[in-house]
Amino acid sequence: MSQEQVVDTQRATESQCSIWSTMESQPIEPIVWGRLYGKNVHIKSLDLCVENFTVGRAEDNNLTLNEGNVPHKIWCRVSNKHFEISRERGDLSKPVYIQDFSRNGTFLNGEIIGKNKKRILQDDDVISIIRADCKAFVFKDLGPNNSSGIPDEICNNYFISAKLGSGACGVVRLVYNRRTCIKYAMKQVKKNILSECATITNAKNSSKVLNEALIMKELEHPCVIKMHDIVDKPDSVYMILEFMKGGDLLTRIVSKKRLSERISKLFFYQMCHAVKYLHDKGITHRDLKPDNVLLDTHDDETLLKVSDFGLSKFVNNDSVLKTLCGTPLYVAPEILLNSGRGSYTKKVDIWSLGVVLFTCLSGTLPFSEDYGTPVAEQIKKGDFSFTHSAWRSVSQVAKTLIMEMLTVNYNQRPNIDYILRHKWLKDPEVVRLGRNLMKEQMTKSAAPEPNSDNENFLEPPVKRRRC
Ligand SMILES: Nc1ncnc2c1ncn2[C@@H]1O[C@H](COP(=O)(O)OP(=O)(O)OP(=O)(O)O)[C@@H](O)[C@H]1O
Repeated sequence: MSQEQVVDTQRATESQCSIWSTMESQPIEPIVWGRLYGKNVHIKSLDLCVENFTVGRAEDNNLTLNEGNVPHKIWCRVSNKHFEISRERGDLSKPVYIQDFSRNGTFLNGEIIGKNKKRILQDDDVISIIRADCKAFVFKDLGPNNSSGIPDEICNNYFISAKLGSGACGVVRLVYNRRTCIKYAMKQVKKNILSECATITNAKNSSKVLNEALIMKELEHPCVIKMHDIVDKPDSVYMILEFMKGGDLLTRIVSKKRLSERISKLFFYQMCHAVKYLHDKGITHRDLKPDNVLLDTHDDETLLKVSDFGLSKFVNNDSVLKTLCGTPLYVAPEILLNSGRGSYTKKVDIWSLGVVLFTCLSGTLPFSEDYGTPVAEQIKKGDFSFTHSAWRSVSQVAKTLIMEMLTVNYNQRPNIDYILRHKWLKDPEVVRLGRNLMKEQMTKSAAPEPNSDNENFLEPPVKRRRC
């Protein structure tokens, strides 16, 4: 192999990036988001800066494999477009995908990817072509390392991306499964926070938290956030949760000022089904509030899922504990009367659902410091009103339902079965829509995951002689 045949890294990089330098004013430096180092391919290194970097036999690839840079017996079996490496807009917070387009195989760390299938690349991954043992490239990810402090078993299976937000008990990050490329939300709950609260919440220890989390993993309902995985470490519990791209209900209400009666009903219908499912399983949520209701899409008519249940009794994001620090809002009066101690019935969730419905329909809170008296006092007396102008356009039957749900005496407060049978929810159009959203979700969950091994993607390799 002569010196000229070795691809000149510098020249290759310049030509791949020329599209950027043609911009007339203020040429933007392309972001080099990854690098390929040649192994059996005679290439020293190649900077990756275009969004989609293709490799194959054809001349129009970003890297053309020819007899000059790969051994002849391998080259003859290379496809025109063998594989592609891409990073959306070169954005370093996004994962790097490798997609196999070949007939004779692209392999990642010795395992075939499969025609048209994608995987997420990780730093130091080895890409082979034609045969698992024909190592062609080593990939280097030049993006920031978001995985520090996160256990290897998570980083090896998931690409750790941007922070979605943080709550009282830890950080939530967007992660991507490297094999299926599916997005998830990874919630890290720090155990020191759990144990701090444990002293307040009757010494529930972290093994109990894990047990509770394992129960949550078994739950399966279209309106309940699915927990896909849990990793228990000495410092933290990591939960891999279904990712909801539509944001939370609080943000939705704030952005719309308030929700129409129809959309409020659609959302409430789904929340009630989630709560019925949990109650039938003997689980009380205890921390229902719009922040804990996540939406599937940004559309008005969308599926929602209730999140953050079960663990609320262990961690200090529990409204019960917040209540004791001075911000109740969604908490039932019996919890306040017991100063957050003692056990409560499922009726605490009915109260919170009533507050959530009030908030959806009016964009205001039934109980608030702004009303001049301490919130806890308002709640204990069930002191709220429909005086805000927003209520003028809301039906009387909706208001009656709220009044029933916000009954101070929990023995007289209805249960979830009653709510689901309520006249306000007997709206065929909304019920049909809600059922369809849930049904679609159930069909999606039952379908095999993309890129999963139970799809028959392993075509037998074809030996093609082109030379
Ligand atoms: N499964 C998810 N999919 C998408 N975003 C999520 C998911 N879970 C949480 N988030 C987002 O992450 C952020 C933090 O969530 P987290 O549940 O930790 O806190 P919170 O419920 O907002 O507050 P707190 O923990 O104090 O109750 C929120 O903005 C939420 O919208």
